[in-house]
Amino acid sequence: MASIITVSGLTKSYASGFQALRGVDLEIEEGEIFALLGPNGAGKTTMISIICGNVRPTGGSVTVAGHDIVRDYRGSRSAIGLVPQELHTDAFERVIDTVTFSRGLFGKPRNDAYIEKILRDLSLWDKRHSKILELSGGMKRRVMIAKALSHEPRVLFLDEPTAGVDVELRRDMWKLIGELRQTGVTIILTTHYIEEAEEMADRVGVINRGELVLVEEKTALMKKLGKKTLTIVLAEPLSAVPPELGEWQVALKADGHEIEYVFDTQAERTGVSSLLRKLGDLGIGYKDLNTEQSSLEDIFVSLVHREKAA
Ligand SMILES: Nc1ncnc2c1ncn2[C@@H]1O[C@H](COP(=O)(O)OP(=O)(O)OP(=O)(O)O)[C@@H](O)[C@H]1O
Repeated sequence: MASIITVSGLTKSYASGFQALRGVDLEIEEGEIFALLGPNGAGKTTMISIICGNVRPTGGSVTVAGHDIVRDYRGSRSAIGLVPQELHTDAFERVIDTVTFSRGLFGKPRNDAYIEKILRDLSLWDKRHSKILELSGGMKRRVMIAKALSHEPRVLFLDEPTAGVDVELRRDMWKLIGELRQTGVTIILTTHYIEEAEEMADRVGVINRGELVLVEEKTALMKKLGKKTLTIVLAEPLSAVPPELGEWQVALKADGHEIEYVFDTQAERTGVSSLLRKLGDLGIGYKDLNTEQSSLEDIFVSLVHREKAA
């Protein structure tokens, strides 16, 4: 697939001398959902702000839809819709007016049919004449997305799209973002909720202390770095782990009814078959076996930890 954003050797030092980005290279493919993860202060907002032209880079280059963000700011900016974390819009304005006005800011000719389409897509059409202050928090977020889409951008940035919203609304947003992707728009989101990246992203980038420490397809990442947990449901409960199972470091769970064994899926020998053989030798019967893949969250935590240790 073709790249829509190319980031090369991007660096940023703030006036304080703090180096927020240390040579980031990244290609974003057209049509994908890319999740940028990182602990607080990692440089996510700095990177997005540079790509959107709100912060000047110190070094390196970025192009958006073929436009250099510094030399051709207008060209690159018009390809981008940005949904900031804070909801700032005039509370007394009506939904349809604020969205129509946003389009005008980009110098795009009026297009009522298009505005109607995005308002309908975002389930805002019935609320088009409501004042922003009359809307629920979830609806306000939708208005911010409608504003960001008003000038028909090819890339949509969502900065922490579900920060501080309840679980139901978060699921709604995920569904909505999934639907937006069907329209062909490329989506880049930053998030603290790893579950969000796990649920939606095609690819994941992890940024830590100004460096992009990993970019990978989500499914490949989970396979590659993931651990699996094998749960063995015992025929009879055990009161303690038999010493003969010491080398597998298993844990007893569910009041002694289950043995849990964590293994590395990439290891040459996972230890699963030898463990099962050993159970047979010891006369420990089992009724069921199941395995569970570790979550992206486990992977992320161990990755950032490893970086810290290094
Ligand atoms: N204007 C500024 N002047 C000096 N330092 C800054 C400035 N803006 C950001 N920083 C620093 O740069 C680092 C990266 O900040 P940034 O906001 O990009 O992180 P982030 O990954 O978005 O974090 P968060 O998840 O907390 O939003 C932080 O250490 C921050 O304190």
